[in-house]
Amino acid sequence: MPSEILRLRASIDNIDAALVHLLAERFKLTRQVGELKAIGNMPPADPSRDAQQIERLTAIAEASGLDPDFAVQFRQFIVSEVIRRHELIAREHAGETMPELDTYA
Ligand SMILES: C=C(O[C@@H]1C=C(C(=O)O)C=C[C@H]1O)C(=O)O
Repeated sequence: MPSEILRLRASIDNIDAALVHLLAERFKLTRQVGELKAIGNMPPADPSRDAQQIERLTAIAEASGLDPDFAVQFRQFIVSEVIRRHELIAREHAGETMPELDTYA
């Protein structure tokens, strides 16, 4: 393998590691948001927040030379998983707070 490709791959590996670390931190934060939403009986998805983020990320992608459609799809991939997890948290929370059912309920 040419040394130039190996050199480039070393930086690509560093960036991939950073992306995984960033995603791990992001999911820690969104889990906390999910717990707060469950406690406050708020729905997992927030369409107005979604619209703000899409507008903001589109502008950032355009300014930085990334395909904005890709940026929006990438965000949607992540947020879909966040919402799936929020739904699980909400179900867990609802189960915890439900009254005990008797044998005949
Ligand atoms: C995390 C939240 O919940 C959902 C997930 C979002 C995200 O991962 O960025 C944004 C909005 C919501 O659809 C939130 O409302 O902040």
